[in-house]
Amino acid sequence: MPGASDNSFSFPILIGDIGGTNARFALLLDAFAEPKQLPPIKTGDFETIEEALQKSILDKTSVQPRSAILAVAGPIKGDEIPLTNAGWVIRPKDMLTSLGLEDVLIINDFEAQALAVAAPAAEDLVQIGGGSVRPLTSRVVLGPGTGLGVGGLVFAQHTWFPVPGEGGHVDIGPRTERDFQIWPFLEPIEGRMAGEQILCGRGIMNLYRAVCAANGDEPVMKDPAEVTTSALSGNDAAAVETISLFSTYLGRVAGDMALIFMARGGVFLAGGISQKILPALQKPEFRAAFEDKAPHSALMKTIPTFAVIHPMAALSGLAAFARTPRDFGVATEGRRWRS
Ligand SMILES: Nc1ncnc2c1ncn2[C@@H]1O[C@H](COP(=O)(O)OP(=O)(O)OP(=O)(O)O)[C@@H](O)[C@H]1O
Repeated sequence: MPGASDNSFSFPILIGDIGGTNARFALLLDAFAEPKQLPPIKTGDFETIEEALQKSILDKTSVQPRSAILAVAGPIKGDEIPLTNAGWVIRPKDMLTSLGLEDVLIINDFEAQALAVAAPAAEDLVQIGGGSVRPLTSRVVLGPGTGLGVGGLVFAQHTWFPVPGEGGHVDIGPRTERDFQIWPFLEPIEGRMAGEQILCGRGIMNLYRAVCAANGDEPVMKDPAEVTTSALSGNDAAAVETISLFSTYLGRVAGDMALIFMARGGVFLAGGISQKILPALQKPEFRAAFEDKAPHSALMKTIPTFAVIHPMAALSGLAAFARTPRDFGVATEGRRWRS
């Protein structure tokens, strides 16, 4: 391909983070310029990604990108990539021709979130509880949004390796007496409770309805924003309990992920919901559940947990990678298409 060696990309580079609900894009003109952020769009407003990119970006700028690096919610296999939780199917070969690109790389959205926490700016984080970052050690990102994304970041050979996975689908079980009252009313997926049945937008509703059912009440709230707003203002007991339990369960799963990766570099909460319920996550439940990992509670107290408050964290991770791909061990096999 003209102008690009195997592990670099020709500028201008279009970077994009395509979630189940929202898609965010930016243009990188060169390795030194700040990314030029474009207004976020709703995936549901466009039939295809080509239409979204053409109408919302390319028609509004004179810059013609030569490369695209996109992070998508879902596994990347083959030349057709259906987006988990959204209606689009990404066909990189079609993107090369219809958008006039030379190079397209597709990675997992939580790989991009992981890239963003290799060197996060202090002002983009809020620490929850104690512990401190041990430099150049593994990190984990968890993001409750449309689904529950999980990504690891491992440091070896002077390189940060993002580790994509489907960690949001681990089993989650009841522990306390109250959990055992609520659990029978939670809607399972094919007979089991996966983390993503609770720790995401629709999971908030699942949990809220189960709390109401356990209390013998009719649920009155219609969407996750209503539940979190009522919980934060403290004016509805079921909503308050829902978000308190949500914080506990998120702490449990975050602690499990920290143990798996030995994440002495920290656990980072990304995703739209973490920012929206930050005051609830700063209450004792999240951190207490995170540390409650006998026989490793002493270890857990040393591991810091953060909410990522950068509004476009995945894009900042993609920008860091696009500028200096050699610092990151991002696998491109089977995920890069060139004209
Ligand atoms: N105030 C709120 N409180 C809780 N949940 C909310 C709130 N507002 C929106 N949501 C839920 O957050 C989810 C969208 O999360 P996010 O903004 O992270 O989107 P996304 O990037 O498309 O998600 P993902 O990357 O997980 O696919 C939706 O399920 C939505 O119902």
